[in-house]
Amino acid sequence: MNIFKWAEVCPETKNKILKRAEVDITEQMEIAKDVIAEVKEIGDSAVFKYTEKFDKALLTKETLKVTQEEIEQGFKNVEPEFRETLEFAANNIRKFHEKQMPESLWFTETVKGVMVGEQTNPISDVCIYVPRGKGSFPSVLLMLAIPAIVANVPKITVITPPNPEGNLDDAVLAAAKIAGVTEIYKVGGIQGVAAVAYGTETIPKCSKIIGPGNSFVTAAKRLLSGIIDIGSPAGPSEAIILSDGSVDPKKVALDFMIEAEHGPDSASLLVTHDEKLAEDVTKIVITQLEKLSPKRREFVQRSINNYGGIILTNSLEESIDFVNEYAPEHMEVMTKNPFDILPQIKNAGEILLGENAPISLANFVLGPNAILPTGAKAKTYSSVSVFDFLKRTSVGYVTEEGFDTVRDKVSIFARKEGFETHALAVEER
Ligand SMILES: NC(=O)c1ccc[n+]([C@@H]2O[C@H](COP(=O)([O-])OP(=O)(O)OC[C@H]3O[C@@H](n4cnc5c(N)ncnc54)[C@H](O)[C@@H]3O)[C@@H](O)[C@H]2O)c1
Ligand SMILES: N[C@H](CO)Cc1c[nH]c[nH+]1
Ligand SMILES: [Zn+2]
Repeated sequence: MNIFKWAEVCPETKNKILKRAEVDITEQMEIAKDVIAEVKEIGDSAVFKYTEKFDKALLTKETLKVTQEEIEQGFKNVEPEFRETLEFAANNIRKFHEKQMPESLWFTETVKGVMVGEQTNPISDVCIYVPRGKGSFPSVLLMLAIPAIVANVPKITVITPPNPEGNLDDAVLAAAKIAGVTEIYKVGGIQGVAAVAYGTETIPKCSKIIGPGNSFVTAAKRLLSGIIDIGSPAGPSEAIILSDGSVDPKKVALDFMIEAEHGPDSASLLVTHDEKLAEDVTKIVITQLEKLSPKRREFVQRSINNYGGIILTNSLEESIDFVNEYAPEHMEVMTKNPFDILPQIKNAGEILLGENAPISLANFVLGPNAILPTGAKAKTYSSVSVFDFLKRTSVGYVTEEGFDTVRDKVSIFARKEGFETHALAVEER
């Protein structure tokens, strides 16, 4: 276990921990450039070529789009218990996002006779990216499709990678049926992002793509950001558990390991000033690793070695400072009085309070969105929400009386800025 006494850590190590896996994707950008150029040029043929190369799946124009029968079959193939769990999660996610919806129109009177406000409309068409590879992500489909539906997006397209047999994940198809999305294409990675950015013979061009992905997906999004809105910066999952040593170390250790199992590029940190807790958690993690499959054990170990570990500070205040500097995607506050800590956390995608809210709850069923900004982007970005699927337009209405009140002010302003026709429009009216 990496244990870093934060006050004594060298600048290079500090930088590596704070930057995590998103530090350098130059290699992926190089690969992405060529794939994108080919998808732009030859459309579906390039999609098939690169899906064969990267996903080992052979697709054709007939099989690229998921049929209604495939969705129904996927739904039937999952156990009834899982269908019920999807329904349970979907209901909570829907409730949370319905509460989040703003008014479609509001007005306020700034000066007598001057009415200003905003009208909110859904984005006309959005592509949802559901990753597949290091995990199966029906939860991601729910987390993206439900707010899009609540926001009334008229056209929702889903892309997600196929397996080598050319099939989608039954669990994702079942989630699609429960969420109510039907337009799904079997493509992911760079070729998927490029396909919806430019449109191909089969795949529609979309205005926006939203959803988490690996470094290839991130590279493609960055390169295509001038062509398509690339949405929230959701990269490799990451988490901080903040503890003062007042909570059972077993619970701390269990939760510390959660997000590390996403992959070697994920980051999981325990931040504490309690040395005894650091020692206890280290021992428990070693025992817990034995319970994992070889794949997940390797991911947890590599993730902790690469970008994770325990940050040992000198005080709770210093721990909080670290959290705000790191700006984690997920975080748990496992302290004696978590509600006292809440207002002090300024930068985090999600804050879970107390010892009964492990990150897994929020990943799947709690209701808030689990697609969150990674790589310190929580300093300026928020979690995915209905606002990712909406846009606001300012509206103004002025009565004659209102116009008389503002006329001179506008004239003065326009003349000061040197805009003559702006001034004449109010002076000669
Ligand atoms: N931030 C969030 O909210 C959130 C939520 C869920 C998952 N995640 C993250 O999303 C990521 C999902 O990654 P994933 O790999 O499982 O699925 P993915 O769909 O992002 O990537 C799989 C695709 O990558 C492409 N690919 C793989 N190797 C390639 C190569 N060598 N060259 C070119 N393309 C290649 C393939 O086309 C493949 O279909 C993880 O890092 C996970 O931590 C983040
Ligand atoms: N932790 C992910 C977001 O970073 C969400 C997720 C889905 N499945 C498992 N985890
Ligand atoms: Zn997770």
